[in-house]
Amino acid sequence: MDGRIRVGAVNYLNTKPLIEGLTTLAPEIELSLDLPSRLADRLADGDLDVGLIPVVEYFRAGRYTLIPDVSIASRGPVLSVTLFSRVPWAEIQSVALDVGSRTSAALAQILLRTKYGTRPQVQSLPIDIPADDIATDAVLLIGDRAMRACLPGFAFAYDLGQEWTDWTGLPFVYAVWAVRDGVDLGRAEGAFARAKEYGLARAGAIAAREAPHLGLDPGYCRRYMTNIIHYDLGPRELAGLEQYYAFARDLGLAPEGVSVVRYHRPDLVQSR
Ligand SMILES: C=C(O[C@@H]1C=C(C(=O)O)C=C[C@H]1O)C(=O)O
Repeated sequence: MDGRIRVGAVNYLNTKPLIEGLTTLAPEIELSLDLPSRLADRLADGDLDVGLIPVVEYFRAGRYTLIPDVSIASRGPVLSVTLFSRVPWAEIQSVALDVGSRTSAALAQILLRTKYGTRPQVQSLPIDIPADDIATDAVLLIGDRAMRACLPGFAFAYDLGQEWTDWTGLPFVYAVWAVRDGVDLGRAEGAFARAKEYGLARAGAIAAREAPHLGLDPGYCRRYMTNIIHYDLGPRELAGLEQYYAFARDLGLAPEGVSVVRYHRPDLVQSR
């Protein structure tokens, strides 16, 4: 490596606090923004050294390590992962899944199959297709597009964060900073956790700046980042991650035998 660290992050509002100060804190970081699913593919291709990737892709790869203490998680409603449906859960026979998603796409299938006992047909919803045009019973949207979506043609709008926590009593983790095998982060190691503190302290300014681009209310954006999304990866989030892995594995959506918590520098992780 030439000293640069190629980092890819999600391009949604929920990620802004994690990247606000990142390249100031670690100038060797070269940051690019992409859809969660594409970040996972780019990390696998060796095009990134670190990616904020969907947790299910971290399970699937089996060889990445985690940056401690940072995630994108919810402890109840998430507001930006919504299954819009024309019919109640148990009657859903076809579903279109946001192509940007991998974690929530698998979560929707876990809820449908394991919690509600259905086996719907699954298809992908491309990013440029308006969700209103889809003929399936249900459609999963994530990120900024989910926050804006109204979809009056769908009678139900299920919040998957809420569904998960009502069901399991645990937080739900959507994404983690995953480090590709063989990458040495050197001095940039601590920047990810420091950037989280830096960004959260500026949530109001981030909301005021980003809200007009999103067509959302600034106060709503602020509370989404400070009260709805949680950015820690503590014992409760890890318990949620373990439970999600078990469900995903049982449905063949993740491989067998994955050890869920593999820290990048276990020697730097205290009290675990
Ligand atoms: C909570 C969210 O988390 C995102 C959901 C992801 C997924 O479903 O694969 C991946 C990354 C997260 O940024 C969201 O974007 O709404």
